[in-house]
This record gives sequence, structure tokens and C-alpha cells, in this order.
Amino acid sequence: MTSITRKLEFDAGHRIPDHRSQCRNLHGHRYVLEITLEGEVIAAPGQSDNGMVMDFSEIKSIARKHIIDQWDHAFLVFKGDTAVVDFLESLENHKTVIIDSIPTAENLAHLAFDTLAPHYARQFGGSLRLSRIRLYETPNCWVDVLA
Ligand SMILES: Nc1nc2c(c(=O)[nH]1)N=C([C@H](O)[C@H](O)COP(=O)(O)OP(=O)(O)OP(=O)(O)O)CN2
Ligand SMILES: [Zn+2]
Repeated sequence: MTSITRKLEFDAGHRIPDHRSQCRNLHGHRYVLEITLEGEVIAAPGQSDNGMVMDFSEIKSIARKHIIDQWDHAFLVFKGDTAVVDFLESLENHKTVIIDSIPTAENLAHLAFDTLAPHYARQFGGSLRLSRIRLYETPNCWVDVLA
């Protein structure tokens, strides 16, 4: 079994409404998402992905389609944070993602894991699995969600 990791970055706004300090304010981060997959190295001479667990560009395409393109330059807001939801909905064409939980790094990492895992599992007849999502909220703060 071999483990490979693809890193992607995106910018998003959020706030943690219950937070006792600064994080209750509207603010943003350049998030770093690391996607780690486990699988066997493909042995298929002549095939584009020969010698790879999965083509890094393919890992990126799946993550972009299902997470990055939605979250990049969006404001990620808890559905129960009605003051902010109402404000964002008053802005024409604003990119807002309403989620079922408070947008902490932990909850966002779990959401990314649960969203992406089935898409990677579908590759190569189910022989590939998402083994870890690591999400950096800042260079000093990150979360790991493990399979
Ligand atoms: N367990 C968690 N704690 C905190 C979260 C979180 O998602 N999970 N989020 C925040 C804030 O949103 C913020 O992103 C982190 O702020 P801070 O602790 O200030 O992190 P910095 O890296 O910017 O701190 P430095 O002191 O500049 O290193 C808070 N807590
Ligand atoms: Zn924050």
C-alpha cells in the first residue's frame, strides 16, 4: 500500500459566532487542504498513470469540482448564524456557502472528508481510499480527519 498527498489552497471567509474572542468577527483565511489517498501503485505499461497510485492532477480535478470551486472566495456560514446569513443573502450575487455546522477548521475538514471520500473510492474499482484530510486554517493551526 502506498500513500500519496495532494495539497490545494483556497481563500474563504467565516466566523465562529459563539467564540469568546476575535474569531466571532467576520474574517478570512487562506486555507490549505491536504488530501491523502492510499492505494496500490498501478502497473500498466503504456497507460498515462503507470507507476502512480493516482495522477496528482486527477486528485486535484476531483477536489476542485466538489470542494475548492465551491469554497474558494466564498463566505462559509453556519445556517443557524441567521444575522450573517440574512446579511449575505442581501448582497447581490455574493458567493455564500451555508453549512449545517459552525465553520470551525474541524467541521470544515469533516465536511471535506465526507464530501470527497466517495468520489475517490469510486476510482479504480474501489481499490483507492481517502485516508486523511488535513486542513490548515492558518500556518500554525490545522486539523486531521482520519478514515
Ligand atoms: N480548535 C479550533 N480553534 C479555533 C478555531 C478552529 O477552527 N478550531 N478557529 C479559530 C479562528 O477562526 C482563527 O482561525 C484562528 O485564530 P488564531 O488562534 O489567532 O490562529 P493564528 O494562527 O492566526 O494565531 P497566531 O497567534 O497568529 O499564530 C480560533 N480557534
Ligand atoms: Zn478563522
